[in-house]
Amino acid sequence: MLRSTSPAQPASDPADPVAEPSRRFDGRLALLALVACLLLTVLAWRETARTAEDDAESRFALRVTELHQRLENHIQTYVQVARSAAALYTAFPDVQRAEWNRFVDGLGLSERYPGIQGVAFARRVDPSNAAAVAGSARADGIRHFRIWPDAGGPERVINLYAAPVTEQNLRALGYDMLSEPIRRTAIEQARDSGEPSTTRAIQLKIDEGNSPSPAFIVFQAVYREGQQPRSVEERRAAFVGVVLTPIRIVPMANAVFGPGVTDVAATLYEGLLADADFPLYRSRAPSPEKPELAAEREITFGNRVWTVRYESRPGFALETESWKPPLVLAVGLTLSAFLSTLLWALTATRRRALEIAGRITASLRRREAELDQLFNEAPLGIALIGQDAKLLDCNPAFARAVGAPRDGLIGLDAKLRAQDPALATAIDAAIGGESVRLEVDQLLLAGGRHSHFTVHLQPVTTPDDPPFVMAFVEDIGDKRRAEQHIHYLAHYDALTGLPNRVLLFDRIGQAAKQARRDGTKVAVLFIDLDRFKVINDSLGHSFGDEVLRSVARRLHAGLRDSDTVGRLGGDEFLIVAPQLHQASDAAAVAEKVLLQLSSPFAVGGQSFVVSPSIGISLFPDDAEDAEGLIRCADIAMYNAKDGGRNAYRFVTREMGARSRERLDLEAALRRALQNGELFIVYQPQVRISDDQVVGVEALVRWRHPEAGLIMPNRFLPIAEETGLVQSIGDWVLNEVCQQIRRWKDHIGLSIPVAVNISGQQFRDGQLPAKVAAALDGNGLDGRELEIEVTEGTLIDDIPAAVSTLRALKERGCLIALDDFGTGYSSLSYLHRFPIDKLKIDRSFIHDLEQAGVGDSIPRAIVGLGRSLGLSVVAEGVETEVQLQLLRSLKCESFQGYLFSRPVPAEELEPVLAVRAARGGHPARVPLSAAP
Ligand SMILES: Nc1nc2c(ncn2[C@@H]2O[C@@H]3COP(=O)(O)O[C@H]4[C@@H](O)[C@H](n5cnc6c(=O)[nH]c(N)nc65)O[C@@H]4COP(=O)(O)O[C@H]3[C@H]2O)c(=O)[nH]1
Repeated sequence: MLRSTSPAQPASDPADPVAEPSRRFDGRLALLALVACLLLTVLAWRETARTAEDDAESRFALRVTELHQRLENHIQTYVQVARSAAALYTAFPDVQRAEWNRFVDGLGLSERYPGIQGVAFARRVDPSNAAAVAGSARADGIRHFRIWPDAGGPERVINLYAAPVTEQNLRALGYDMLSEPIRRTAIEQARDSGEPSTTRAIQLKIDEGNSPSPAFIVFQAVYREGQQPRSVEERRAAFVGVVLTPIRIVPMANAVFGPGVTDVAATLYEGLLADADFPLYRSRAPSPEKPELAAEREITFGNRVWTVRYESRPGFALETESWKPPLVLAVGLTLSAFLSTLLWALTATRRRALEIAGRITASLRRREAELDQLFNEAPLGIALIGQDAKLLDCNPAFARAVGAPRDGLIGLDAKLRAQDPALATAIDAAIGGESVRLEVDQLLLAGGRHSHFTVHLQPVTTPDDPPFVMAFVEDIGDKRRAEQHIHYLAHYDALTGLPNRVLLFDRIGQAAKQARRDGTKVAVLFIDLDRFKVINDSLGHSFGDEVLRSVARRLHAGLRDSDTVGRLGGDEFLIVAPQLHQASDAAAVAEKVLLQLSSPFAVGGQSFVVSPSIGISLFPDDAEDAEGLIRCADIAMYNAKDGGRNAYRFVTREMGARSRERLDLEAALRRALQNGELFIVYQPQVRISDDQVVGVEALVRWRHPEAGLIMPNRFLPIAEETGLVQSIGDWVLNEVCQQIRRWKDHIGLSIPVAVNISGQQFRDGQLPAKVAAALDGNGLDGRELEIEVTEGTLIDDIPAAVSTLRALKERGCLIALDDFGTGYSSLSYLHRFPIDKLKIDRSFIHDLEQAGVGDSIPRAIVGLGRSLGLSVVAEGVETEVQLQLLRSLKCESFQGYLFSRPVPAEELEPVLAVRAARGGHPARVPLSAAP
């Protein structure tokens, strides 16, 4: 429901700078989130990297421990072989070579102990016993057995048994182990300790001559049967020999670090790493790259220390979780970007939502305020009527229309106050949910002013408020009046209030219909006021208007109620007289009109007579429709005018023919200019005192190809009606100026030539320019041209006329006032016009000889001209009597058949030539020569 609201807050502009900080805040928040996420990512990445590193190290240590343990076990197993063999010999001191061989073969050395070249027994031999030992060996099948080297110490330890029986092992038989210091040291350690003893890395005797391969020999002392010596002395005393196992390091180590171990490389050094010059063994070729992980372990067996260096291989890293840190970093970065973008999008979306909500709210407020403003300022009366028909609210326009204060209206029962029962019914219908529109001639509530109103009742239902009815009240009184006025203007003449052409047509149509039904006649009377143009032109339009109103009143007063008087325009009136029985009834109406208008009119303090020319046509005799009837009456009217005015005529067939002829003339005139059918004749003006030619008047003529010569009085009115008079006038002006030029050139003409200027030509504002152009175009002075205008032309718009005449005068032209005395011009205006000459109309000259009329007007005009310093020319002088009278009146000059008819230029030229040459009397031009 409409109600007052506070002014609307302006909506926040999307480009409002206030919104900018919040947009920046969104960006900063997202950036903060991004930085935090990146920090977390870096932390997680570093933690994962550290864990992965720890994990790799643990795994490496474990792996190293495992491999090292395996190596230790492996070596112990190898050492154990020497122990087992020693145990065999201890258990069976008489063991034979063959049994030794079988025992060793049973160990399966090549499969189970790769690197052990054999298991041998070297026996302690006194030098004295050496030959027997050798002989026994040879007897045992070793045919080439010999003890070597030859030089030996007091005690020898001779290699007696060596299995498996291979060529290499056989070659080592007979070798005195003590002959070589490294072996001897190891043997002595084994003897003294009772524990396995090993040599340092050496090259085996059996390998001598072959490619070097590092090896070592494990010795296990064997003591005399059944003895368990406890001290070194006892051991030395009980010592019978040693079991030795030569072991090649590479195969042995390969069994542990062979191709199956790909993740870790192992390098064996003898002794401590710091002391080692070169490695005994490498499981992998050395790599130029630094290993990621490395560890060193020592291994002790016999009396030896070896160091093993373990290094992680590139493959090791793959097995660790080293992929985790980059993954964590990648995921972290992605999540950071995603989360910060998401946060930015969410905050931006939220901000935008808030902005939109703000805008919508502002827009709603604005709309509410606009509605409120509309309600209060609307020119349309708006009221809200509740379900109980009481007025809930109304706007000032409604209160104005009702004519009561707004506060006093609210709460009133609209139905009770409605004056029109239809309005009360409409309110009921609207309360019932119906949309109602009605027009009333009073207002909704009592107390209002009377006018035409439209009331539109529109039921309204809203979700929030109870239903109500909106009443829109519009005062259409003005509109109605305007419509009536438009209707009036469309059908009535604004000046006289009489029916116009449209309504007249309608009335004629209705009358004709009626006449057809009852067999009666309808008369149409076309009335034209004689000489009204003169009245209008000379006394002014407002005067003319008043005359027309007076005529209208008289026409209306004199007719029956059933008759219709209308105005067609200008001074043309029409009377429609229905239900006539014969033509004489129409004649009676015409007579009545003549009578009505016969008494003088008094307008503006002046009294004068207006005579009508009336044309009559009858339905159904002359035409069947309004247009035809009016046309016929018009023709008849022209006939009445031609017949002497102040008369009426019934239309006849002959009249129709003449009318058609006039139409033909109009069409022919349009072509006349192009076809060169117009031409000009010139009539001289003569000074009365000495018969001197003092001027020439140019007069237009039309030679029709069929009709022959047509005079201007016949075709100029048609030219004026059709507007052709403008182009005819232009043509005449130029033609005359050209002729003046020719006369000047031929005969030295020095008198002015007068040109008639029509009213239309004078008023169109172009005349001074056209005259100037024609003069300039022919190299003429202004004074060589005289402009002839009628009184009526000037009186129409005096200030404009004065200005045009002044412009012509400035160019040097002479001005003559034509037909002077025929109009009703106020002589008081005359002095305002810059004119040079007055021309007395020929009707006054004609009247000079008429009995009873006299010379009063020519005399007055001559007197007026003299007092104003103007020359006076009398027109239409045909007789010597007229000339004498004019002379006696001291009229200056004359123009007329008496001296010369208007003649072609070439005919006039000799007359003018004489005048120019002699300055004396020209010869009179014969009357017969004039057209
Ligand atoms: N009965 C009689 N008549 C005489 C005598 N002497 C001259 N007239 C005629 O009197 C008229 C004088 O011209 P207006 O008064 O200017 O009256 C002129 C003038 O108003 C108009 N007119 C003629 N030529 C032109 C023209 O080129 N332009 C315009 N706008 N009007 C013209 O037509 C009117 C009639 O011209 P016109 O027929 O040529 O008639 C001429 C002329 O032939 C005479 O002794 N007895």
